[in-house]
Amino acid sequence: MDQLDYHMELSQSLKAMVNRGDFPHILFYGPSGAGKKTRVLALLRDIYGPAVEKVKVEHKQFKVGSTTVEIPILSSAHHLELNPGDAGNRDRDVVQELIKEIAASAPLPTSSSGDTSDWKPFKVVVLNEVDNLSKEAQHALRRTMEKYITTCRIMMTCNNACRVIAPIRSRCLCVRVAAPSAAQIAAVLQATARKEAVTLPPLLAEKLAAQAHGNLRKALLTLEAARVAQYPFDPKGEVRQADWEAFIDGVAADCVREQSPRKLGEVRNKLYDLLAHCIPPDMIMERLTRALLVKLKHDPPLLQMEVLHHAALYEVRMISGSKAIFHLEAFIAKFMAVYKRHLFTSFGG
Ligand SMILES: Nc1ncnc2c1ncn2[C@@H]1O[C@H](COP(=O)(O)OP(=O)(O)OP(=O)(O)O)[C@@H](O)[C@H]1O
Repeated sequence: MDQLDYHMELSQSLKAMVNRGDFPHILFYGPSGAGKKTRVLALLRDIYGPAVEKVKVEHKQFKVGSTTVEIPILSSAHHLELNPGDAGNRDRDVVQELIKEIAASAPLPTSSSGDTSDWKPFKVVVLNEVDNLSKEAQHALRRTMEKYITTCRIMMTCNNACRVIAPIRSRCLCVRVAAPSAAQIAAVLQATARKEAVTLPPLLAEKLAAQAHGNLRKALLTLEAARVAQYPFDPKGEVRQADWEAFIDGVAADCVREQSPRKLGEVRNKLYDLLAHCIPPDMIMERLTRALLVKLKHDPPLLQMEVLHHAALYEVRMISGSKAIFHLEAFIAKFMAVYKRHLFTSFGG
């Protein structure tokens, strides 16, 4: 925990808590790439020592009724990490079975010599992206959490705490990991570059940090890609956009250029393309909205507000629905209708 570069106060409070010997279930929430999982791992290292780093990945099978669900699990002698959302609509059964299983087996002494002075009477289950769990799975998790509190602690991570049911939130210590500021990201980039013996011009570090919008992972990956594309870096170097971002900007340009059923069909194929390349729908929606607003920057603010309103509406529907493509396409259709109406009223038929 001491080596984490930012949010030092948060690190110190978490460290003080685990040093007292026991801690409650914890829910880490905050935007993508803010450092939630890194904090969970650092915390585990502080609790159990280096043994938590000896991990193995296994594909565990769960028998649910007549079907078998298989999900990847990362485990050490003291903890277990998984993304229960991987189980799809069987997430409820997987959550219950798994925690029951881990709670039933006795925790190991933390030192390899068998010394039990720092022995912890519980194991830790790390559940990632709990906000993607169905409501039934979340209720099952809540019941299981209460039942096995003596033998297991649960650390959860999620992007959006509002999508986690209140009974879970009230049974956990909720820890907000805020997105690092641009200056903090630039400092981490410089520290990483030093460790990799790469000279990073300060201006480029600032540009990468500003473009990452608080996502440290994005900033680190863009730096890595820039290092491969061109090194030594140009001190005033432009930061190359990721391909998927440039692609979405193209989609936004299409929507502003022509509003017709034919264009909508073309855009739909492009959206399918993005989803097929594993770009998460919420990232598509966010980038698309940003790109559309850039295109509308010289248009009346009321039009921009209307577009933003519809983006928020279709995003909520996308989160609560199951087929993202329907809602992305509906947003595009709505945008085309709103923009076409604006063109008619401004310039006539
Ligand atoms: N304090 C830190 N100092 C340096 N690098 C860090 C720090 N915290 C996180 N990172 C790096 O930032 C990246 C993102 O961190 P992490 O995976 O923990 O984010 P996250 O919030 O769990 O993201 P997501 O919600 O998308 O899974 C990782 O590459 C990690 O190594």
